[in-house]
Amino acid sequence: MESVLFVCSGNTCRSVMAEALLRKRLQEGGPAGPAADLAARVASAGLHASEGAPATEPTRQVLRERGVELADQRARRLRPEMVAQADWIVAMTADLRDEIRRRHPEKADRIVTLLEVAGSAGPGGSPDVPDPYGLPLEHYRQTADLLEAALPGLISFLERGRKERVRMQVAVGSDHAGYPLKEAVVGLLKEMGLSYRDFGTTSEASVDYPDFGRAVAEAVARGEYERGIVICGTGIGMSIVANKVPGVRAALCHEPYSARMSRLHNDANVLAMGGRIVGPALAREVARAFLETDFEGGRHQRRLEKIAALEREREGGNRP
Ligand SMILES: O=P(O)(O)OC[C@H]1O[C@@H](O)[C@H](O)[C@@H]1O
Repeated sequence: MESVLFVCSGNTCRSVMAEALLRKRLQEGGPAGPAADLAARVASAGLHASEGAPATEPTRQVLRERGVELADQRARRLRPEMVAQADWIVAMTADLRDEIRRRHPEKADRIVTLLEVAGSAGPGGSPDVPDPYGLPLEHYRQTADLLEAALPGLISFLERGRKERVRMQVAVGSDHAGYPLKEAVVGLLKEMGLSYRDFGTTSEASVDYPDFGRAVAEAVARGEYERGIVICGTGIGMSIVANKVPGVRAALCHEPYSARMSRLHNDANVLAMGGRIVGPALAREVARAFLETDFEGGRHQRRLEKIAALEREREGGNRP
């Protein structure tokens, strides 16, 4: 069962309430079954938390009113290993979600807001759970009400299962040399019933592959698409471009075994192919292997973390 990490700003109000209320609800669901399993996998943190700060008194009081006595709850600042370990990072606001995605582009598709996955909305239709910090107790109660109302939607989102829930969104792009093969790949996506966006090009008139490879890679890195497929003459130029974008792990593959391994071991999120290397039948096999294989995790996760750390160091301007 998938784990969830609630994130707010200080980890003294909203995410603490969300964690406690979700645990309570799951425990009430009974000791056996998936709900009980999930109860052990609910945590919280704050993007700007002051490490070790206790939950605010109104938070404790509002939880007490709902039958939850907080033990020695202490704020934790969101750390990369927490993000790596959680299946879902559930932010309280869209701004928080976007900032966490910016810091962890490798996990962008797993960073969401509570209200978007729960299918509910805040006051006035807002996508955010408002911050009650420093406000009268009544605001804390309203926040807790909003959280409690959103929890059933979150639980069913978590229980629905990844394959069922996500109709994979695929971004595709090519230059002129990859255009005919892109058309074959788009045909496969349609057959597979996957939603996609074609970033172009739209003909065999000569264009520059970096323009199209970059557009696809950046869209994947922003989390707008779960996977990307980029095609030029050899696939080499496209793979070079895509791998320049932090958060993208592009794999140049011309047979299904590599495509499968790129998912199992490398969690590749972009596939590059050469339209002058492979024909449509083989390209479809390669693309299918890439799209149908899940990341294995385990020891490979540790290696991806090292790649992400390298990207962060370079973003910070450090040179070897
Ligand atoms: O069609 P021309 O411009 O000759 O060659 C472009 C291709 O050559 C390589 O750089 C890329 O693979 C690109 O698709």
